Amino acid sequence: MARGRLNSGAKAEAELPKAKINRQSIQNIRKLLNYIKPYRGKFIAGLIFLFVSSLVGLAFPKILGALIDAAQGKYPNSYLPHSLNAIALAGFLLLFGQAFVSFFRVVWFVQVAEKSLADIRRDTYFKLITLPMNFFANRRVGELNSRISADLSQIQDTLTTTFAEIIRQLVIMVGSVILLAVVSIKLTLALLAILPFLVGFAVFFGRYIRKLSRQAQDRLAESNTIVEETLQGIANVKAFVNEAYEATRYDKILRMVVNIAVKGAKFRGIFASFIVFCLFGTFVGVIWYGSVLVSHHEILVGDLTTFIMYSIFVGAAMGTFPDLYANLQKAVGASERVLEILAEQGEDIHMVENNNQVDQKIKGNLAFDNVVFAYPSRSELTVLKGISFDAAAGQKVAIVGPSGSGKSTMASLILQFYHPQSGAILFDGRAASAFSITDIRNQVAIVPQDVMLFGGTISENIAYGRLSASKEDIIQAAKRANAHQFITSFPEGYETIVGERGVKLSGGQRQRIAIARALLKNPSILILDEATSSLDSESERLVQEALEELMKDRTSIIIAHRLSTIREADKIIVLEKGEIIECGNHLELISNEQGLYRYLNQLQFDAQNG
Ligand SMILES: Nc1ncnc2c1ncn2[C@@H]1O[C@H](COP(=O)(O)OP(=O)(O)OP(=O)(O)O)[C@@H](O)[C@H]1O
Repeated sequence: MARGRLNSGAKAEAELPKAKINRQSIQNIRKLLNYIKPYRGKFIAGLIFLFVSSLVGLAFPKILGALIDAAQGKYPNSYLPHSLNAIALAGFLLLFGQAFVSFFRVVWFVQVAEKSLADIRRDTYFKLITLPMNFFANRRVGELNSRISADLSQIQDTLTTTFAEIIRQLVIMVGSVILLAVVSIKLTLALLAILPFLVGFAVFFGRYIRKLSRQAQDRLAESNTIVEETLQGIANVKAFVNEAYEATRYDKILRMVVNIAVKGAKFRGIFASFIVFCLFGTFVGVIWYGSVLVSHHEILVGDLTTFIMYSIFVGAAMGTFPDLYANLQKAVGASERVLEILAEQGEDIHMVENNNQVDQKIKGNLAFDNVVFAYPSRSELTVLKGISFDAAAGQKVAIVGPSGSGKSTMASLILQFYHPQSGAILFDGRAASAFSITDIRNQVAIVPQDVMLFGGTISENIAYGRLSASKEDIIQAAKRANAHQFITSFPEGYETIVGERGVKLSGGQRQRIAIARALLKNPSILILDEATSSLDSESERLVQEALEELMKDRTSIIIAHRLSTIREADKIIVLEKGEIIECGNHLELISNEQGLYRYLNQLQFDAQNG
């Protein structure tokens, strides 16, 4: 178990919250334990070996005691051989046995835990990525990430270490107390009267110190956030000449870290003194009392040695229980959070890799029929207030409107990320609910504003549109998307790594990759979320050309920011505050002198012409 260190400088590990252990939580744990079922043979064998190795461990103090007695020519134990060397040999044999058993128990436990944890991780991840968008709206990526990493690691830790340790310490403690009593009832009672108090106090004190150390770590993590933020936004820091401000902010938090760490150090000092004096003092007392008994010939020296060792075992076992229990509580909390995800209702998605087969074909007719929608996370704000329009197969329909009017929301609804509270979205005249989500998404493609590329090659990124695409298909799509030329200008061509750790592509290049991706997908309905940031005119031309190619022969819904690009659209929908306030083609709309479209057009025209 890694103990938190004060001001360690290491990345602060978030302390997982503990949960109460009650009937409900035990049931929860049992649900997770189902994941062990496939490996139960090894698990049970591991448990038996663990039990055996703990029991064997209990024999050593006895053997040591017997050795010391044998050195003085005394053989009080009839079950042990009456020769010093033979006793030593028995000790070695036991050791060998224990080493053998320990090896298998460790290997088996780790195998079971790793395999079942991988199963849980896999299921949790599958579940996560099939959950509806709304689930993600309410949670931060970091939090979800930590469920897969920290929470599951805690469960893993518990399965591999804590669980085994609890059993081992229990066996050792109960066994030691029994064997102590056999050696000397008096000494045992004396020990049991003092030890629990001392151990309890030490644990309580230890916890307080750990709380301080956690505070220090939290502050340290905060200070790291400052470093991270400022380095990421270094251009902003410099542009606003805020170096001094940031330095002061960092310094302030560092001082706090030091203060807490220093306070913690004092308590650590007291703790160390306490351990030295009281806990070790108890053992000195026990040895003293034991020696008195030896001098009165009440017990043998070997018995005293055995006794001392067992008392150390008992003390150590007592000391580990609170930690083990806390770990168990954390694991319970972690399993609750993981089970929460596993219990969520996922979208009905066909999870078949490489299979984008469409059962129900959509020709491309799209209609919104009086669609009313509010995001579930903000139900008081109606974002779309009765939207109705239709787009015939092959038409270009543009949606324009001020920021926040609901354009992207309409795109999300077409993709079935969310569902309207009332009204319906129709594909080829049939309600979206008549189609499977997979069928709809397989036939709708989106070229988003900000194209996200995955870490991998350009080729793989294009193939994301259709995983089964051949090399030729990919190149063909890239050519049609005006991307082939820039791709082949890289030394590694289509095998160039992009994404976070790869080559950085320009905005226009990324868009053309996204267009190639969409071309490969060959959807009936295309959603274009036009980038707000403008490209330079050459790049703009290449992207525009590629888009024209992409829009050919399919229904296109264009969320337009630059009105110049949608003059040719069959229909332009002007959205304001979630309502359609104008609808028509460019000429019709521009002729409405009081209209928002004409006004927005004028604004952009003025902006362009300075
Ligand atoms: N996931 C979400 N959860 C809650 N509210 C949201 C969510 N996404 C958008 N909204 C809200 O819905 C309204 C419409 O947003 P939407 O993104 O559709 O507007 P937009 O017209 O696309 O704007 P822009 O042109 O700036 O992209 C806004 O008030 C926004 O705050």
